[in-house]
Amino acid sequence: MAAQTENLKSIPKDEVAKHTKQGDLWVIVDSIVYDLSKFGAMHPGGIGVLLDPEVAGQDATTVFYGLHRSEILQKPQYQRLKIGIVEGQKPRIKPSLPGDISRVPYGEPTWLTPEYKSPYFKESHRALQKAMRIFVDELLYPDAQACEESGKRASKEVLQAMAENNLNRMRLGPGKHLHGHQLFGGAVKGEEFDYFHELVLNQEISRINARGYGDGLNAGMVIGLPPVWNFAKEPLRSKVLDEVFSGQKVISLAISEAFAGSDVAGLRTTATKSEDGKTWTINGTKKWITGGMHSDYFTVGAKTEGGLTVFLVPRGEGVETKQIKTSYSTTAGTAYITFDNVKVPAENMLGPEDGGLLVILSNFNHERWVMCCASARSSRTIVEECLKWGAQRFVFGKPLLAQAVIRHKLAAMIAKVEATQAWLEQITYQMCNMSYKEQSRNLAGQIAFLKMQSTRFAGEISDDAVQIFGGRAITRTGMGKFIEQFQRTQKFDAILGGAEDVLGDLGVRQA
Ligand code: HEM
Repeated sequence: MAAQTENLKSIPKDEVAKHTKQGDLWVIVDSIVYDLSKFGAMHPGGIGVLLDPEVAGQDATTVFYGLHRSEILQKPQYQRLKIGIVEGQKPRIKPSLPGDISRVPYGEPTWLTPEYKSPYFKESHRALQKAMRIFVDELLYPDAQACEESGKRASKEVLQAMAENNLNRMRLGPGKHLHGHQLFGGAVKGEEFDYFHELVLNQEISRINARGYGDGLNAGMVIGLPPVWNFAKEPLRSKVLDEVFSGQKVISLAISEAFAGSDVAGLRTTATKSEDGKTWTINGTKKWITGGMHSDYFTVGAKTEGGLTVFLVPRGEGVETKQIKTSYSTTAGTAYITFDNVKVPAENMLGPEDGGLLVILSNFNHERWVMCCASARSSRTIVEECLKWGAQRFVFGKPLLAQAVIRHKLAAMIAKVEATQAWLEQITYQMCNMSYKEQSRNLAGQIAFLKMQSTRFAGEISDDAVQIFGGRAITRTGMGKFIEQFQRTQKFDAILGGAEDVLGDLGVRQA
């Protein structure tokens, strides 16, 4: 960016002031002179606003930033509009570059803010964070924004890069499956990968600000693969793990039905064993299956004679998926699935016959904790957006932040985001120091409460942000686009992986 301004010629302010008409129109934004003579007619905000005597030929920095996201001026198509720099001036606004840390107060968790210390994060967490941030800024974010809009699945380039960097493996959490593997070009050794590395990964991915895309991006794997990992027999286990980690195949978890959500005992999909015990026949339906449209494998919960059993069902004869249109984008691949006399070999049973409840429940804590990581980070982005908007937007001749009512809202929002992150880090520390069994015994309640609280806070933060952004909070493009996305999609976290009330109740019962 610096190089781009260095090559610009110096133009006296008086010279800029001479170009004020349609077809001959210059404006200044942050010391850069833009020639809008041709662009004016195509300007999404119309030509009229640009011909205003306080804009045409003038320094329009304040009015510009009150109406546009700063990233607009970094778009390649607008670079040709830059014709010079005002004599004796220097741009004051530093565009953010891929990998940059936000300097907006509370825009980053304290451990990433240079002035603060943390007992939890070591060099390898910081190295992974740096690598992930560049990966997200350069590759994931543009793809996410495009697919969230088009409804299409993540690009091949992204899926391949995820596999190459071993991101799919890392998303299952620490364990032997990471040992001996180069993670993100060596940013962290597989053997030292812990839950704080995973927290970094989850929180960096959430910065794409595209909830449907995030869920479509193998979130189904995070919940669908663990039953295979923990309960499948060889050689099926290794085969499926390799296929999914390498990005060749996609898997999702198919439990919920139109008939039953949190009440897994009420499922109606059935599995019947053949007389020789070699084959199972599955019949029934599944609903709200994230990533189901993209999946080659489904981890399916079905009723068997003595209870519930889990099976790995490959896409094939008798399996059909239909897209469900939810409040977020179809890029998530949310599916309604029908199983019509689907035959699977007995080897595809995951865990014991009639022992499926344990198979399903065994991954709930991890799944919920992943969602807490994402919810906390997405809420923080909303706080950052509100702080920036509050400084940029002028009302009644003053920045929005000069209004006590706005500061009051921000105070509550900041406190909620900071409290959630602190609790999340504290629980993550416990996870790092407990076996999986101990985690199930001691942390199920804590994680349930954390998820309940993060999503309630997210709802409150969303409501406040909507009030701060006004009409822009319900507009998909422009200044409020992240707020619009958040207020439309934050409820997914409050429902998926256990509804708020169910989780609160679980925590109290455990206590
Ligand atoms: C310097 C070059 C400029 C570029 C490249 C530019 C580009 C854009 C773009 C892309 C949008 C659509 C934003 C969206 O996605 O909602 C927009 C909207 C708008 N622009 Fe500009 N613009 C420029 C300068 C200005 C200036 C100097 C003004 C001063 C009044 C202005 C006033 C507006 C208005 C009023 C809107 C509509 C905003 C809304 O719907 O909320 N623009 N501009």
